[in-house]
Formats: sequence, C-alpha cells, structure tokens
Amino acid sequence: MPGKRTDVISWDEFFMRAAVAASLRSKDPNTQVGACIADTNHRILSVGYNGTPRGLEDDEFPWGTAENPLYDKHNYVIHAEANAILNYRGSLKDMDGATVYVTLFPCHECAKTLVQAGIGEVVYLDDKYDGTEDNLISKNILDRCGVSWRQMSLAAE
Ligand SMILES: O=c1ccn([C@H]2C[C@H](O)[C@@H](COP(=O)(O)O)O2)c(=O)[nH]1
Ligand SMILES: [Zn+2]
Repeated sequence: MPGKRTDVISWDEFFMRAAVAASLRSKDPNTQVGACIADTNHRILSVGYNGTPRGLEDDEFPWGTAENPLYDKHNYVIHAEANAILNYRGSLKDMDGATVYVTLFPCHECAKTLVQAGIGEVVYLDDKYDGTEDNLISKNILDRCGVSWRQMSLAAE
C-alpha cells in the first residue's frame, strides 16, 4: 500500500496563501493587503482585501494620497481585515479565538476591530510601517487586549 504524501503545506502556509490570493484582488497601486480568518478547527471563515465600499466605483476612484482629505484614498478604502469580518455571513461567535492571517500588520483601527470581533491571534507577513505611531498603537492594543501576534514568511516559489 502506498504511503501518504507528507510534504504538504502547513496550516499557516495554507491560510497565508489564501490571504495573499485575496490581496491580488486589491486595486491599491501602493499597498495590496489580504486577510484570511481561520477558526480553531482550521476552517476558513472569511477572506477580504483592501478596496472601496460597495457602490464606489473602484475604476474611477482616486487611488493616491492627497493633501485634500476629499481626494485621499485612506479616507475611503475599507481595510482587508474589516472586509474579512464584514464578509462573514455566519455568527460572530465563530470568530472567538480565531486567527487572522494578514499580509500587512494591522493598523490600529483594524486592531480594535479584530479585538472586538473576538480574534485571538494575528499572523502577518510584512510590517512595513513598523515603529510608526499607528503601528505602535496597534501593537499596544493587541498586547493589552490579549491578542497574540507573530510574523511568518512564505518560501519563494
Ligand atoms: O490594517 C490595514 C492597514 C492598511 N490597509 C490598506 C489601506 C490602504 O489601501 C493600504 C495602505 O496604503 P499606503 O499607501 O501603504 O498607506 O493598505 C489595510 O487593508 N489594512
Ligand atoms: Zn486597518
């Protein structure tokens, strides 16, 4: 009898690759973010990426930053983590203790939202805003609220 395959990808890699796949849908020319929420039974609950709110045409959208807040993408884009939570159609109870896999370390607004949704762990790929005020606040929120965070990497193909 042939043995089973053993060189399968880990759960971490599986969920992070789902987050990366979601990020490929983002229209943001500067930073594409994907998020994948997996529960404690290794089930994917939801995925999301950074994009415009439904109804706001992302082809006509000004995807840059601007001094005038009216024309700055940051004031319009829904973040990947928020989209992943909002895309979920089940009970929020399912998110208790779940892990979010994100391609970018969550901002402080997302950190608050993740905490409030019951997420227990954040696994991220990139932390390109490490050390900024927003990033420090985010880490402070996660630490104080008992949400653990760790970085992982994906092997290049
Ligand atoms: O927690 C986060 C933080 C940021 N994003 C999104 C929002 C924007 O579309 C980009 C950031 O753009 P920059 O040009 O790098 O400022 O990333 C997110 O989805 N989640
Ligand atoms: Zn955010």
